[in-house]
Amino acid sequence: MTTNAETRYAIDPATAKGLDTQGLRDHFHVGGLFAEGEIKLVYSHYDRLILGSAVPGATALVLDQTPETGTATILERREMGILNIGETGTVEVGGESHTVGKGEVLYVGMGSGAVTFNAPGRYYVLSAPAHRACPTKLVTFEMARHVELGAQETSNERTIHQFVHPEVVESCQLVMGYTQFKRGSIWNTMPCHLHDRRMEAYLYFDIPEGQRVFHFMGKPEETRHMVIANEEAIISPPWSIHAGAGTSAYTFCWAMAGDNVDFTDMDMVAMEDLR
Ligand SMILES: O=C[C@H](O)[C@@H](O)CC(=O)C(=O)O
Ligand SMILES: [Zn+2]
Repeated sequence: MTTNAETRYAIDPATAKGLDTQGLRDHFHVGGLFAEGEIKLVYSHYDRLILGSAVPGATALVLDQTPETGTATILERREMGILNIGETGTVEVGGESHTVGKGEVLYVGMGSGAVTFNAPGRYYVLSAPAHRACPTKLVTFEMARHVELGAQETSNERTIHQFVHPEVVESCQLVMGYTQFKRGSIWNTMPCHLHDRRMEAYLYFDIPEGQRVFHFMGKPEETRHMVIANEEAIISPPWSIHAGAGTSAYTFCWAMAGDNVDFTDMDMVAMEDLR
């Protein structure tokens, strides 16, 4: 079975700063994911991260070959992280069936073969190039690392749940998890940071009906924003800040790929340097 991905090329900050709203969205915003009965993939040239969704309906969905990777199977030289944002479902890979509950992550190692997604899960799929096979492992909420950050006074009180992280599960370059907010807090990743050696992708979900998240990107001295609806994603270039403020609380899945797997390797941006 073959699944085509939409390709997004990597562009530099000098080009990006000249883009209008639609131009920014064409490069960095990903809409139309989570279509029932379909696998939807976007192949980004930033660190060659693939992001997408699989929402099986009456029949299971199989992710096997993607022409964009030029390999016999998508995982031949790649690893994968799968976050279920829907009801508990099973994912079959490498001859084993894994029950993945809402908010749980299945890490799938390089060379695992085809991945079969079963209803009623609603799966967010991430894949990065890998250089060795790490064991496939289900990461439950309890197994993840939970980091408390922010404060009520700055409207950024939140918990960072780290699922694919060196202290939780071994991976080659994928690091991923999601962030949840305390009541009344709406700001993620502010104060903001850069990590030019790693790109990042965000999926915003659990945004209540009629609410939106304003996602901020760009070089610190040249910021832009995009308005994000529920279950839409953002490709964050390595040179860009990545932060957001919601008109309500929300959850977002962050994922990184690049030169290291050190979550804390960030260059903080001083508030007075933002423009
Ligand atoms: O490099 C790390 C990523 O930007 C996110 O993990 C940040 C985040 O989830 C947050 O501050 O809320
Ligand atoms: Zn970051």
